[in-house]
Amino acid sequence: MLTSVDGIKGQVFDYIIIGGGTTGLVLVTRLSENPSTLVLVLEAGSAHIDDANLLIPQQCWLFVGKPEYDWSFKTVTQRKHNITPKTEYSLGLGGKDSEAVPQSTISSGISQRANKLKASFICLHQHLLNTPTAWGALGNDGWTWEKFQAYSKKSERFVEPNHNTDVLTIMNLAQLISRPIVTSFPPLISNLEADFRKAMEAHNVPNIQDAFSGEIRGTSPSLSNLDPSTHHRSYATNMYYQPVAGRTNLKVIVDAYVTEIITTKVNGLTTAIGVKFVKSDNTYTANVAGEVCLTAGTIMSPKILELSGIGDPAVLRRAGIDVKLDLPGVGMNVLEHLYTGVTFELTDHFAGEQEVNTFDSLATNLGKQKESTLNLNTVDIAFVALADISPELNAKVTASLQTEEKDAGLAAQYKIQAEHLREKVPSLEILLAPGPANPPPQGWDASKKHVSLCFATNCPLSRGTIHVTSKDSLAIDPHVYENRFDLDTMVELVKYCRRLAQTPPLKGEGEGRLIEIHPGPDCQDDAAIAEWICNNVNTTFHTAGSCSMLPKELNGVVDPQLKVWGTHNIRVADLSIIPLHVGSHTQSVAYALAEQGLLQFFLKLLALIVVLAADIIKASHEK
Ligand SMILES: Cc1cc2nc3c(=O)[nH]c(=O)nc-3n(C[C@H](O)[C@H](O)[C@H](O)COP(=O)(O)OP(=O)(O)OC[C@H]3O[C@@H](n4cnc5c(N)ncnc54)[C@H](O)[C@@H]3O)c2cc1C
Repeated sequence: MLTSVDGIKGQVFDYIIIGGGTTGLVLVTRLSENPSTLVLVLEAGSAHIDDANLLIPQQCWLFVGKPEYDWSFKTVTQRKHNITPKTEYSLGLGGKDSEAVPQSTISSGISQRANKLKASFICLHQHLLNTPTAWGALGNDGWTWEKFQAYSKKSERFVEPNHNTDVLTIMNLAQLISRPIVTSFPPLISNLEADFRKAMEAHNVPNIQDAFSGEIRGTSPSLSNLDPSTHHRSYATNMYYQPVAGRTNLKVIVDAYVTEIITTKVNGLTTAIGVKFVKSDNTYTANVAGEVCLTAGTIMSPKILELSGIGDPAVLRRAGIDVKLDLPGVGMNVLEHLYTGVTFELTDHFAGEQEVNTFDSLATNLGKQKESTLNLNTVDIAFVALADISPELNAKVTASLQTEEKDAGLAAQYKIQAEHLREKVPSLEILLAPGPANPPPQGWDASKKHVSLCFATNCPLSRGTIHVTSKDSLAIDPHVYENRFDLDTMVELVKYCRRLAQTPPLKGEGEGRLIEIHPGPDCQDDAAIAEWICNNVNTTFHTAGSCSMLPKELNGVVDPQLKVWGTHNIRVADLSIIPLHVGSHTQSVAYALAEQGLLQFFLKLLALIVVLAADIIKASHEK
């Protein structure tokens, strides 16, 4: 239940969860199932329960950048690696200073600042079987595809739509039953889905029969976390938290900004005894006897660890923070899916008998749309391998990954990435978006219709960093295109999408129905395409990796039980623990992750509380 600071006075919690977003709310819902377990959630944003701005997809764009919903993080200005050395460029959105909110603080939870943005993108995705298995191979015992798939089924429930069933393939979805998050297909689709699928087939990219088998190379309709009966978004707040909000052992304080985990040493291990947070300009402490778990997202979880003195000593000292635990992996290995797209004006507004639906009308009329228009969403998505779009580049990249890498952690990851490239494991994503990928260069003419072939690089070679630079400031540096092959891959994707647009039946009749407006016909050689990409690439908000689950000697932050190395009772259970990026979107990964993380809690809790309580008492007597 929502409570005030007074409501937790004198209490000592079994669990304190920092961040009530996607993973946080799953965790607390499950942890508080036992009425004798006292759980506290501290969430920086406001509650926004039943807020239509969050529930209605696309409407949320009205609230981007508003502090009550959005953290509005900025990256540091990115260097134009390997293009024009030493120049700097902005990341995305047409040349603003430093762009790209890399992410996930915009989330789901009771949370606030983040939520609404995610309300706009409601794609849930099938998972790629190689990824959890690769996490296991990096030294994380117990992480396998089979286990991960089982946990993912614990979170999602498919509701068959009563529309568009001629276009949509209802695959093996019956397996998704009676779980919290409702998944379905959006009520409004572009009606170009079948043409896109056939064009991909013409390029030897198959249609997928069962996208939930883990084999995702090919095109298939992706689910949305959308309830077809209400047209509302189905997410952690309304599907996990709200049904259990009345539990008296579950306390939630919103507008509570966590600044530090308070620790002491017990038997040489860093041990959390409380959490410091700020609410209405006052600072408070919540006490814990069991565990503190960070689910503050990929950007804020490393920040909170560093503010608590856990991280690379050099980073901490520079920021004026006392070192409590030397853990250099904190804030390293930051992974991101980057996207952009080739935008076309659609000259024929019909696909057969059906009108093509696009987002164009939303550009000038947002907020006055019918609910169905606000539910328009991309459906068909193709996941392909680099070898599918450029065998030559695939060979070059694979060879480069076999050369010696100084950093042992990265070397281990590159070894797996090279295997995936050789085995044609999908690392790229292509979709037909019913609208411009970026604002149209000549301004928006809403009487016209646009579609884009958007693409994303899902398994980047570059690695970013997120570190505090003082007690109040954070440097988010995704190191975009630091590895030149990430940019070369995007150049090949532009060329591939152009070929796709000329492929029947997507091309249309005669001269074709797709006139390229962005980057446009003048942008032809590789250097020009690369330049254009650098100015138009965007975050997908799928940032991960900043507290990677890896062995400590490989620069890891958490062990396979999600416990921070060198600590007694501090865990991280959000997307930041992903050590090698997933080939699909991240939201359903976050749900499965939280469900799986939970198992680790239950296994350890009893033993932990007993040991911890004894050790804390002992330590206090020794002082
Ligand atoms: C705009 C946008 C669109 C997206 N679209 C999609 C999509 O279509 N499909 C998809 O699969 N994924 C999508 N994602 C990604 C997906 O939402 C994230 O991967 C997922 O929510 C990550 O979950 P998390 O629990 O790690 O973090 P979050 O859900 O971000 O939760 C972190 C929570 O911690 C809180 N917090 C942070 N710092 C503090 C602090 N100091 N004190 C207290 N609380 C704190 C935040 O306010 C937030 O509520 C999108 C993300 C964004 C931002």
